[in-house]
Amino acid sequence: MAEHSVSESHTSAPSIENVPKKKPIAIITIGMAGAGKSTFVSRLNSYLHSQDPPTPPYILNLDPAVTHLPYEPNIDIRDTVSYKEVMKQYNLGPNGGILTALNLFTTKFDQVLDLVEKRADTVDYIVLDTPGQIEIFTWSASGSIITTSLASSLPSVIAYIVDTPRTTSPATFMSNMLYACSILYKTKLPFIVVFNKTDVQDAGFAMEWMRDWEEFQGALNSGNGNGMTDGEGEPTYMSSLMNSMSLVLDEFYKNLTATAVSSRTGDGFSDFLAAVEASREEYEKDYLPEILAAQEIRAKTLDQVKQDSMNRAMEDMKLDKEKNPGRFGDRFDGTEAEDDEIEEEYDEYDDENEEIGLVDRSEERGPGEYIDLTRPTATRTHPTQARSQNQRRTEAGTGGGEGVNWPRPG
Ligand SMILES: Nc1nc2c(ncn2[C@@H]2O[C@H](COP(=O)(O)OP(=O)(O)OP(=O)(O)O)[C@@H](O)[C@H]2O)c(=O)[nH]1
Repeated sequence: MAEHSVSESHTSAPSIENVPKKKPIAIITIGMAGAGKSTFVSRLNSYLHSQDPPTPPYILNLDPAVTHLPYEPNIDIRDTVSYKEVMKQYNLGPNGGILTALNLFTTKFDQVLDLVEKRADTVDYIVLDTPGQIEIFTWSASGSIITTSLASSLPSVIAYIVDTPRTTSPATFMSNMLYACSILYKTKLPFIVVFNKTDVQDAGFAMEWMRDWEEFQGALNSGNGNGMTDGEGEPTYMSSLMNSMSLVLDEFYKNLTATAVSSRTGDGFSDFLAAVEASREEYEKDYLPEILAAQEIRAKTLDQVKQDSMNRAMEDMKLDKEKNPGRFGDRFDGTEAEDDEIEEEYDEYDDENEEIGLVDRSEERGPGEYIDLTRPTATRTHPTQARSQNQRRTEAGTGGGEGVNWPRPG
């Protein structure tokens, strides 16, 4: 199932059991609303299951507002945060609700990582589906917390999903690429642009525009780039701006890989996985050292902040005792032992408030299932799946009850 790293020793060939397994790679799918992220994740899931031997991924759904998922996630943000409740409580609209729900979830992302790390020995791919609110990854704190914490513990790559049929105009193409560019510079992770929906529109034009700056300029200045010339045939302000920006983007294209897929037919997924594998090397060589250095600096700052707040909390408790001695009885007397006791109490409080009831659905449901969108009418085959999460959702009318036929990662 998993690929194994090659031993450097020439004297004693290690047995297969002793060869350490490669860490799984985290694939973070990001893209505009409707680009096809969930369908892509679903197809990737089917594709990996259909490999010989199968390599079922571990899937996280981070979209709190999705009503129907064409796959069964192992961890689902909707089990933990209700974005509608968040909207009510914080008096927000749908976008603010989604963003805040994700922010709340992110505060406990270390627990999510613990669950993910538990599976690190049995899976090769961790796949994240994210909301279409792309600004989460360009300016919101939760986006960078998610990407940074994942990338600190696992090789990680961004799969930026593009709706190819909607990107044939040079202006739309460029706006999509500018988003991609800002995500790349914000996350600083290996980046794969995935031109999706190639069953509807071939991605050759986009690949060409990325490869050849003059081709793109040509398209911009032709009829394709509407509004590029004024009534007298002179280039407009828009035209000059886009020309300059396309030069900037030309630099950006050098830092990324592009692949073309159809999440509907499954075309191009082997190329996509080859690009993911190449990103693993890129991550280890270029990204990991930077992440570790940044992590060290952050850890020092964090320790300082923790120590400060601990000192403040201990001071407060002491002050409380002075003001209100009856509350603590004779327990605290200003000694070092007392400080330890207060610290322990503080930790206990912290632990109690850490619990958020995260569910690993694959544990809850034993050998679970996923939905293969290629066979929407297929029937459930696992004999123990009498009343799975998926089935309950179907009964509740919330979707997710289509053809189910693959085991989840054990
Ligand atoms: N023809 C075709 N349609 C696709 C493909 N991938 C996705 N779609 C369709 O595009 C629409 C949006 O797909 P989703 O997977 O829901 O897109 P998303 O990016 O997750 O959307 P949000 O959750 O709103 O961000 C659906 O109608 C899909 O069936 C594809 O490769 N080919």
